[in-house]
Amino acid sequence: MTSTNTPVLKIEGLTRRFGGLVAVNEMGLTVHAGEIVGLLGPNGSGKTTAINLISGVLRPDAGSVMLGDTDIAGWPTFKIARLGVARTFQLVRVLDGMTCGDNVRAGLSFNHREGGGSVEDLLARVGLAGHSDRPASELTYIDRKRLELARALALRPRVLLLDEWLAGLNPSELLIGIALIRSLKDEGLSILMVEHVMDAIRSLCSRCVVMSSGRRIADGPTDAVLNDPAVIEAYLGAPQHA
Ligand SMILES: Nc1ncnc2c1ncn2[C@@H]1O[C@H](COP(=O)(O)OP(=O)(O)OP(=O)(O)O)[C@@H](O)[C@H]1O
Repeated sequence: MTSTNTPVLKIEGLTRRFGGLVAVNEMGLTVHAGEIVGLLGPNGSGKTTAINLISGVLRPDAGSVMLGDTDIAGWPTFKIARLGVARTFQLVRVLDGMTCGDNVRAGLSFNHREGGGSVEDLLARVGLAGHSDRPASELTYIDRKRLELARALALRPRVLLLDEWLAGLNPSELLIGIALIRSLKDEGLSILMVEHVMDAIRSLCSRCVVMSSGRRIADGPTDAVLNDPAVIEAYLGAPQHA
């Protein structure tokens, strides 16, 4: 499916301070229906804080977060999830004491929208078909990531927020992970992904937004953004992930 010009998510003037530090500073970005937007920037530039503000984990000090026609800025997490904003976490979060199926059921319990799909369908969609009764604690790292993704998909998201979902995967797993994310886009999902893996960004993201010190310093087609001197300088001037 191709992207349209309909904004699914539109952020304007988003600001969050921690004491004297402005972690997110009048940030703006738009995700259109059916596109993958990359949210890039050096370590500490405010990407995860931005995701936390969109998903309700943190309350903004200022700004709007429009999901369709609704400003969800400052809403509690569960309400935002019910409206169809799903996310994964930088440090993968699954419920280890439960089976894979129950992890997905936990996601489905938040789905107040029509047609989230069955537990088996959701597990199959991420490559975990037949694992419903398996304890989550037995899963490998990539399978834990898949399970977290299945739980997010159970919300039948209008927008999916991925916070470094590909981090920590080995080269062959990375190819699988990229193909999985591409399959979600092909289903028409709208995705905002924080990512440092450049191959993934190049192959998945039609557009990228770059943050530096809380501010947006670039926003445009991926190739143009990655060749922008201000972006190159922001990356070279700061320590990077391995
Ligand atoms: N709860 C908090 N309290 C105080 N400062 C915070 C808090 N969360 C984030 N920060 C600070 O806000 C800034 C932005 O952090 P954030 O985690 O959003 O960056 P990031 O771009 O996601 O970095 P990384 O790529 O390393 O994950 C950093 O200086 C960080 O130390």
